[in-house]
Amino acid sequence: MTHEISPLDVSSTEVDLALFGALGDLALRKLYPALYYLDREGLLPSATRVLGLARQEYDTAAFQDRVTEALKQRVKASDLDKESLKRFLARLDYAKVEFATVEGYEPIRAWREGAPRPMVVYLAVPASIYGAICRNLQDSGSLDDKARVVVEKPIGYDLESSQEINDAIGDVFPESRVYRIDHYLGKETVQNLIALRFANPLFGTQWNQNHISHVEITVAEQVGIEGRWGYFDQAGQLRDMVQNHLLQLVCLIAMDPPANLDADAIRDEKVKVLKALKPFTGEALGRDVVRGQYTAGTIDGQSVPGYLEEEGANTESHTETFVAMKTEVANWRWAGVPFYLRTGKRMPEKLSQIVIHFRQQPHYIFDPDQRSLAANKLIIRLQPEEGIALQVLTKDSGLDKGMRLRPGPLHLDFNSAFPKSRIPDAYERLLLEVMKGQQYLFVRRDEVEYAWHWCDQLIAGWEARGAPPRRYPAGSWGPVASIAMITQDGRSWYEDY
Ligand SMILES: NC(=O)C1=CN([C@@H]2O[C@H](COP(=O)(O)OP(=O)(O)OC[C@H]3O[C@@H](n4cnc5c(N)ncnc54)[C@H](OP(=O)(O)O)[C@@H]3O)[C@@H](O)[C@H]2O)C=CC1
Ligand SMILES: O=C1O[C@H](COP(=O)(O)O)[C@@H](O)[C@H](O)[C@H]1O
Repeated sequence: MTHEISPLDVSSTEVDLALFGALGDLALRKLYPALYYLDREGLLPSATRVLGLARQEYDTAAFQDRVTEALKQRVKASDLDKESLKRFLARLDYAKVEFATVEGYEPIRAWREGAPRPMVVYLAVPASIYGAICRNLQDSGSLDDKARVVVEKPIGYDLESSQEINDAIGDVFPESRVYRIDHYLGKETVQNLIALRFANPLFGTQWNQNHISHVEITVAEQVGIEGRWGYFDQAGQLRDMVQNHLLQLVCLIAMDPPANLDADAIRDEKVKVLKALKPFTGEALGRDVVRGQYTAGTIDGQSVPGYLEEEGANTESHTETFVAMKTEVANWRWAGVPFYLRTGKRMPEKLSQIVIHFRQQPHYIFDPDQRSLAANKLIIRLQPEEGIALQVLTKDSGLDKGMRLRPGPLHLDFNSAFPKSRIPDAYERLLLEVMKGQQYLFVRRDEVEYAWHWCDQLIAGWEARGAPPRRYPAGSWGPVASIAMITQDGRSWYEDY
């Protein structure tokens, strides 16, 4: 069956959304603002309702006040108009639910009684309770055979725990109704990567080891762990960011063209990439992977504490807040092309970008001093300003310049190229796709498991070596060793745009 990615088929988005973890960080920071914008832009049919579910004693009015407060912090004041807010709040109900007992689910069953719309169950709670909630939803008679479930990352802590969680979800929901979120897949530029690669013959023909020398992916965050010590210290940056977001980016860059835009056609190709990722063995582990942990430092002129001084911290922790690595997709398209990945918390700026470095011309005829300039780069900026730039070489202008080369960008800045369109947050797009019942932006079970399989061998190697993470001051680009890792190949991390 061919999957059509229709632009905006609003009539098909009518659902009842049951939101577990309705007072949690994710719901307040991301989900209500996203739902509000969808509503404001006319993308929520009038019948769509939202039921917030959490353990705290709230009534609907108090819940609506809490959501309003969250919206005020996250939505631009000029976008938060009275009429849109009123319409949005009217969709919201709240029920206190004891998640662990079947009887606790009666409010959901009652809310759904006779409703013709499909139900979307969003689990904004720890993954350890996904299974219990799914089972209790089923046992309480709250589900029908159209209900969909949305689950957040990370699913589990390793391959084994993720299999247990996926089994428990799969006992209740078939894969075709499971939506595993990786919010990076909802980012505008990430989707543009699919368009760029597969709609432009210019890139399609060059996208392989004959023409590309190496690929860099940087996902740098300015924030620290944001009060999430309990979660983060168990996870670390590899599980929190690499296992999901960075590997999904690797997949989208490295995958072969899918036969069509069908969800499974795309996901089949992504899985092949995950299976082809080279494991780190022997000395490669010490040479090609760098773990770091931030110490106190300064960001934007403000002093910030080190990881071990964060609220709730354990002074012995060896959890990494930074990881850089050189890896390879070992297949015909990519053999011998290093993929340099790095991600860390408390970096000098928030910067997520992919840089594709093309090979130099086979024969060089310009000034030998300028030889290092002589390669094109494609820079795909995910955030903060979404855009794509192609670094090309032209002749420097002026009578005195001879044939001096000048590198310059052919630049597509989405905000100025498409000034009328607001760039939606990733969660807006993802929620809309769930409501439409389209899965192409969600992660299939085997993708999660192959990603864990690859991360598990890396973590096992780290544990066997027992080396603590290298320290780096907050506000720096990570341990010096991560710079040495790439310079030893005669390259450097690209930080311009
Ligand atoms: N926050 C973020 O930016 C991101 C979060 N995620 C994922 O989203 C999910 C939610 O995260 P987040 O909102 O940050 O977490 P929070 O801890 O802020 O909120 C979690 C919610 O789950 C409830 N909860 C926690 N433990 C239990 C339990 N044993 N039984 C019933 N309810 C429970 C909490 O209820 P109560 O208020 O009563 O304690 C709260 O409503 C997690 O899976 C996380 O990994 C993924 C990406 C980013
Ligand atoms: O999933 C997560 O992502 C955020 C970073 O997301 P971004 O959209 O701001 O780049 C990260 O801070 C968090 O630790 C992680 O769980």
